[in-house]
Amino acid sequence: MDLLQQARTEIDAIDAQMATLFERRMRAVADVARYKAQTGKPVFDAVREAAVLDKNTARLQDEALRPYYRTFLQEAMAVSRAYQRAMLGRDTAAYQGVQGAWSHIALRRLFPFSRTLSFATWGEVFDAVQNGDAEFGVLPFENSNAGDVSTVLDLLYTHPGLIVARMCDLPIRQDLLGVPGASLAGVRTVISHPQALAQSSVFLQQHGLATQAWSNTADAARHIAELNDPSVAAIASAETADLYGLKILAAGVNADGDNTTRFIVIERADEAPVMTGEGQRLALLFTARHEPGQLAAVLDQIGARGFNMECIKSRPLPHVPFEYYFYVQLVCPAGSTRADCEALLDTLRTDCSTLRLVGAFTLDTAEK
Ligand SMILES: O=C(O)C(=O)C[C@]1(C(=O)O)C=C[C@@H](O)C=C1
Repeated sequence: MDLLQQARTEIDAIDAQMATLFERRMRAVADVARYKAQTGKPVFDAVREAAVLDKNTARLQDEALRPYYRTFLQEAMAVSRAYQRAMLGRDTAAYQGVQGAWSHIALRRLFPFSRTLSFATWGEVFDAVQNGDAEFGVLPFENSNAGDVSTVLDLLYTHPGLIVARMCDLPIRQDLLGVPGASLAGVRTVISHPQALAQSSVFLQQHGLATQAWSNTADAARHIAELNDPSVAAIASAETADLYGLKILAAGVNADGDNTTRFIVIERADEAPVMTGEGQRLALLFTARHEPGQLAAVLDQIGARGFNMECIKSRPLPHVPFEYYFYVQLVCPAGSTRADCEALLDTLRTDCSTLRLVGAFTLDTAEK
């Protein structure tokens, strides 16, 4: 038996044991879900997860394997949460747009097992989460090229009952899609959302292609599938090609290869976000008095306590002309604990007129 065969035999034996252990773990998880159904406790427990990760990674003798095992455990707990949510009927996730749109793609990667609800506007997604029709809402928050999605930030500000549960970055790759039998050489017209057309302008000019603006990329893909004309193509995601039976005529036609959209997951705030420190981001919304140095005092405190401010956004206060609110996102320093986070918030409360902790979460990537 060569080395590959030998190693695979060993892996097969381990996988067989892990399958048994997986079933055992999930039976215990089902008991937890039943307990949570009776008590109404939330499925996600940040403090317990941090403890599980720390306790178990410390058990590994090979230190180099610890970060990998950490990810492995995180995945195991994500699966456990999805299973519990399905058992409890608390697994509906809402998004704005149509199937195959980027919000839908982000949602499927974040919640591969959930039921989905689509809405025409971002506001309706917020309302669905607020009134309990959906457990989660997945919304675009910022794009690396186009900047903030200010409307979503304002909705966050005006929905104090909701918090950011997760944040994740999704790289955006636009493909040229055609009907079966089409080829790039035969395409004359390309339809898509104006932003996708603009991002792909170099490619479109190189190939001398005419363009037509469409309401969104996924619907452009649906439309060309219906038209079934090999001379008409769409620019949209590869996922949309699968959805409408199209083929990719050219991959990655958007010039800006680093185009990434940051999505937030919102949920109802049954409890305040749970801060655990190191490894987390804190998202704060605040207003400061119109006095010299007031904003600087807030920012000074953040820096002095070792929290790295990775972004600050300022927006007009709804219904108060020429007054502003701020959104800051902080990276908790290495070694920091819940107590450090609480001490920071206590200090900031004295400098801010209003302060709301809108999220304490980890930043994921939604890459496949
Ligand atoms: O211990 C719990 O409360 C669980 O729901 C179990 C579990 C796990 O799989 O270990 C899953 C979700 C929670 O966020 C924490 C831990």
